[in-house]
Amino acid sequence: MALHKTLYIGPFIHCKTLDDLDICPNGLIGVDEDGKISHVSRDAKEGLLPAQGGWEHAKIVRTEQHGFFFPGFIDTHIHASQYPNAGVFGNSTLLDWLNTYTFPLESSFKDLERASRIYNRVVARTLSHGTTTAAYYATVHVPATNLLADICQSRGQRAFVGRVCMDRLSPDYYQDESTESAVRDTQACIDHIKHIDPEFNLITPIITPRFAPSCTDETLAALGKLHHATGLPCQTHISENLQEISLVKSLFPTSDSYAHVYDTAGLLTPKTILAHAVHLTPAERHLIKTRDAKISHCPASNTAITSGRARVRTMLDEGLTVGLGTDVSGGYTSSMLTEIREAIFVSRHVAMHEGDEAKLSVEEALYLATRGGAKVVGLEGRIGGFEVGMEWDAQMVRLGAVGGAEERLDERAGLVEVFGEETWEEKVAKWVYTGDDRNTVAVWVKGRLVHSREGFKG
Ligand SMILES: Nc1nc2[nH]cnc2c(=O)[nH]1
Ligand SMILES: [Zn+2]
Repeated sequence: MALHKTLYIGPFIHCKTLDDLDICPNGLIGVDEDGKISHVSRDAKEGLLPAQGGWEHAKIVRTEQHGFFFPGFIDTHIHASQYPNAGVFGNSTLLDWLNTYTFPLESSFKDLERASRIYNRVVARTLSHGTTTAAYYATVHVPATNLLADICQSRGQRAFVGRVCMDRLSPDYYQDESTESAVRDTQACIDHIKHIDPEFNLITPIITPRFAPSCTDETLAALGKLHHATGLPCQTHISENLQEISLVKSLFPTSDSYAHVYDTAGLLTPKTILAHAVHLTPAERHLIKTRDAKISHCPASNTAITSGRARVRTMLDEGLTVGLGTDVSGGYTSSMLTEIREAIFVSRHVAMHEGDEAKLSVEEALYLATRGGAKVVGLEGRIGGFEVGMEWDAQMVRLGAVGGAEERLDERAGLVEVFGEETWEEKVAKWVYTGDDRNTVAVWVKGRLVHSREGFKG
């Protein structure tokens, strides 16, 4: 797609490190036709680009009052196929939730027309929340999984798309027939993505054993082999729920631990994304660190289906790489902004048991949703921040006009109340705690506008 050179003028904010939120109130970012950042200035006037090299014709996009540019969110764990069940989980816990709510829904994706409606909706919705990259689980169905890849590509969302493998302890109506068929069908999805995006510029296949209980030893080993042979990333679940962990112990009696099951299969590598990690032992954390596998923290899900409180501070202190995942529909929300809030609140519950140092700050949670997520999906250096050479995966946030109680509510700006006396740090905190998709005015992936709200002047 032909893009313009574009100058994004206005405040920009991004995370430099876990606790260093860089706020530039008067910024200018130049983005080339290929969607890459070619210029970053901290003073819009002085930094104006020379009127040559094509920049004299550059398109200009300005933030609105109390607005700012922020990196797009990276959802490191989301089940696209479970989107119709977001908010529907009753009082279930993981294993009964899978049987009651999840497997019946996922099995319906043999109907491609239904898959198309749902996948189009979830990609449009996550883009509207500022999610520029998502690591998706689809279902076992090859045509529907390939369709999800097509939809991400045509709507412009950066995505990892995984066909789910599961060949035991699943309902007869919804499982792989054999190890061979699981590998063959996974390969078919890899081939499809190679066909539509040969260099995986936007869409990357991801090898997806559902979790240890639903895969035989043979299937785990075969997928481990495929992971090594192709160099493609892989994703799965780990230590989410205590009953699940007991089940893994009984199914893999010779393994030292849940993490060890994946390690034995060759599935614990720097390109592995492990979702949940709520109940890991110190020895498992050490093994995961040694292998440099990555963690997707899913706090909304862990609360909703009462799995537990993940010790994020401990994992960070021990040097594990952590990002955030909505885990729709164990998680009720497809909004990463809501997930950030949930991460902060779950950390406060951990703190009530283990001490104040467990608390995550606003800055830290934003880091996990951007830079942290980029590391989890192996795209650090390309996305998650605003530096020359990185790709313009970004959102434009608008917090609304200054207004007191006597003035009319600014409905377009949602719930964030700005009175004009706030520091930038306070405005960011207000966005995190009271904002929603109404504040996400426009979203770009690789420089392409992939979502905008009414009133956006771009
Ligand atoms: N949260 C969650 N955990 C799982 N473990 C195995 N499958 C799933 C799933 O679909 N969601
Ligand atoms: Zn999940």
